[in-house]
Amino acid sequence: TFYRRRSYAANPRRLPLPPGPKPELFIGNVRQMPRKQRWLKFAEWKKTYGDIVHAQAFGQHLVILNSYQLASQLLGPRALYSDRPQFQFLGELMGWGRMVSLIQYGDVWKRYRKLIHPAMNKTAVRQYWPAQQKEARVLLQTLIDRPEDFMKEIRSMIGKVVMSTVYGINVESPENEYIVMAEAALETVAHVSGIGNSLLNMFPILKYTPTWFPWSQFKRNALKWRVIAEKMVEMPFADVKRKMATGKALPSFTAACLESGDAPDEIIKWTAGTMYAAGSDTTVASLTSFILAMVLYPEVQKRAQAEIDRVVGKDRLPTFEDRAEMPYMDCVVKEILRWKVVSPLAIPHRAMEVDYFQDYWIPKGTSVIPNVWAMSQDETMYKDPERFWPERFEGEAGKNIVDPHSFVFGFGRRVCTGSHFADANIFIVAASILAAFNISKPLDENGNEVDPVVSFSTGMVTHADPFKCTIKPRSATAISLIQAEG
Ligand code: HEM
Repeated sequence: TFYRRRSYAANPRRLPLPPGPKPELFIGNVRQMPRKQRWLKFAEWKKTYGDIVHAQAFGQHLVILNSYQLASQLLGPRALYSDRPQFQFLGELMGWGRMVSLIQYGDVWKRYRKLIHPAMNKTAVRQYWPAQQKEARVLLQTLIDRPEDFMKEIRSMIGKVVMSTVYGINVESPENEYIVMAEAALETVAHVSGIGNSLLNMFPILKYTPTWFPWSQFKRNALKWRVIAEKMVEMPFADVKRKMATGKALPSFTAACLESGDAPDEIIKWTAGTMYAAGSDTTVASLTSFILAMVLYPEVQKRAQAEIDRVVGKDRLPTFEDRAEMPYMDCVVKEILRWKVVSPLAIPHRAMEVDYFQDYWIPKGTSVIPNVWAMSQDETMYKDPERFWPERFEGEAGKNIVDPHSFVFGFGRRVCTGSHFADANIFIVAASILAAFNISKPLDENGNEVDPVVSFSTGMVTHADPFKCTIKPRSATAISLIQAEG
């Protein structure tokens, strides 16, 4: 009777769970979920079980949403799915649970979002345009000198943009201590294993394993990495405070929050810290995919350059004001976001209460995972989805095609707060590079073009693995324009 009552309380309407692969005792479906590029397996399950799939990992219910329509219906406007699952390893032990993106739904999260909204909404992000444009042009100079380092230079440029807008810190070199610390912190996240996290979620008591215990390497690592995360958040914040005290602080998100006095330091510090963590790697990944797309699809590159030449001419570089006249570049930006989504499984949401959806039971506490990758490759939405083809968004017909902005940045109340900032960065960098350079396949030792190797990393954010290409100034005029900027 006890169990029947308990299960009745958990599932009063007695409806079934969504369909899914058969779980094994204790571990659930863990062995069926590959460690790498799990989104591919989830998309495969779509073929067998449909758009909504149930799985389990160590007793934790997972619901995978493989279609855009379902994800926007379920995770859309209601607050019910605005929580995050607990990340015992990354969140609790490594301390990342204080980030905006991972913190549980509640008052602290609301205060974070309240700080971010006025600074990052569609109109507010225009204040960052000058910084974004400036750094895009500095990038062009480095591409003249070191085209083969394009990946490193793009990373360094995004680091500078985020540091200057969030903290008012002018970064002179990639060896800058704040950048080094932030990159080191991001690197630690790549070591976090999803399975280890699920195991710790099932046995949170393991968190209290003493560090001298033979099998406690995981805890020693977590605590070491926690120090790096705290430094990433603390150091630039302390820099702003120091400069404000002497009247030397440059305008920035952090300085504005501190001046307004609307929130305690701890809230401001973690909000600002999240911006680097959430905003740099993602934008870098998008821009690297853009370069790859230009190598593989020269016809797109030519059309985009023709549009830029028509609107901008040859005696200046593109600006944000030109964007309204560049419908094709707008389609290119959409296709960059869709073609190789950088956050293929977004960040899971958590059901705060029991729910019923399409006559399926979604137990309280379920982790709901939007398979953004499957949405981006959905043939019912995008014909020939593997092809980089901005034309799909063009003209009247293009208006009926789902704009990738509506899913690559996630859903509902937890939707990405940096989408307008990211979109602006992608536009200005892509347009500036295309205005000044031709991008093509790399050459072998005999001077023949070869196909670049195309493969992508795994993880919360996925990147193109290092590849080679040729990046050459389009003309002597382009070179002088870039140098004149310097
Ligand atoms: C191409 C670039 C980017 C992509 C694809 C991206 C994608 C995402 C996704 C999928 C989520 C999870 C949404 C959900 O839970 O439904 C997210 C959350 C978030 N993003 Fe982004 N993002 C990008 C750039 C940025 C930038 C530039 C910033 C800030 C400067 C930023 C700040 C955040 C924050 C703070 C969250 C957490 C929101 C919350 O949990 O309440 N992101 N992003």
